[in-house]
Amino acid sequence: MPAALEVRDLTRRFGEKVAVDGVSFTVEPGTMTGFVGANGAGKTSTMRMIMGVLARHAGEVLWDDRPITRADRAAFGYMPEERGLYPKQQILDQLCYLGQLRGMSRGDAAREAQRLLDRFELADRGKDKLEALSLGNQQRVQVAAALLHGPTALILDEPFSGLDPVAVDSMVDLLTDKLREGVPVLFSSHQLDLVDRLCDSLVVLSDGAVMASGTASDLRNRGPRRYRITTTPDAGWLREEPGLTVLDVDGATAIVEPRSDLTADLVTRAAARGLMELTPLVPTLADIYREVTR
Ligand SMILES: Nc1ncnc2c1ncn2[C@@H]1O[C@H](COP(=O)(O)OP(=O)(O)OP(=O)(O)O)[C@@H](O)[C@H]1O
Repeated sequence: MPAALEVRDLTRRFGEKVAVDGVSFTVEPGTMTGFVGANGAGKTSTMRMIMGVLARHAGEVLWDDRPITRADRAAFGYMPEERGLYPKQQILDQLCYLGQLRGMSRGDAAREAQRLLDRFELADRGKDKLEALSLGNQQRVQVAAALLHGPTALILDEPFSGLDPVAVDSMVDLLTDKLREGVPVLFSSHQLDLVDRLCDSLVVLSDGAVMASGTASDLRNRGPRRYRITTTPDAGWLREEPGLTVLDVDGATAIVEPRSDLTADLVTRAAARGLMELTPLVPTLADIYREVTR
């Protein structure tokens, strides 16, 4: 049965520095949750605590509504920041070994490893040493290692960094299969455009604390309400209007953010000035990220 992964009040200090400061969020079954934040925000430390490779100083990790166990974690797929595979060993050998470590028979591990290599268009590279591959292809093999044993949850630390767009798409296809099975996926990334395209949910971390979290649609609804207004010949008059902030004017078109709702008065005045367009702008997750970490 699909389960949710939850962290509650997770806290970790390094000396005086509170790297993770009471972090709480849930990764629901079958959802792709993006984990974003500036360098040093605490993403890797949080993921390490989820996986039990870094001790926590407070808080808890729950799987399926109960404290997570070693066996639960062993069934997860984890792609650590430092990556797990050996550069000087053959790819298929390593994948088979890892599969067996996680309880697969050698035959099953070999078959699944080959299937994953096929899907990443690395079918004939299994006998190569990992280091013989380009960095992007090494990354694909690292992801294959996390997927091999049919994981119950995926914790992926920057899985898309360094990948070309085709590699991103093939990885997304594989992850989508897992999502359909109900597997919760948490991945960190600095690529906000990708996060925007892929995520059902988002957790924004800044200085160890959660600044915003929720489903992509909730966050978009909570984001600033902005409109694009076009009035000919010039939209500059909007700068004099009370109750709104003009974010940008480019000739006839302005982007505005009303302090509360857009008033009927304003629309009437715009109509009198040759209103051509009035479009609500849906914030991207990247806009929301910038807003909450400002
Ligand atoms: N082993 C450690 N010893 C001391 N400080 C650490 C250690 N690991 C992390 N930190 C500190 O904890 C903070 C959070 O680091 P972390 O790697 O979790 O952030 P991050 O969000 O993953 O960053 P990045 O995007 O750069 O990978 C940083 O200030 C970092 O320097």
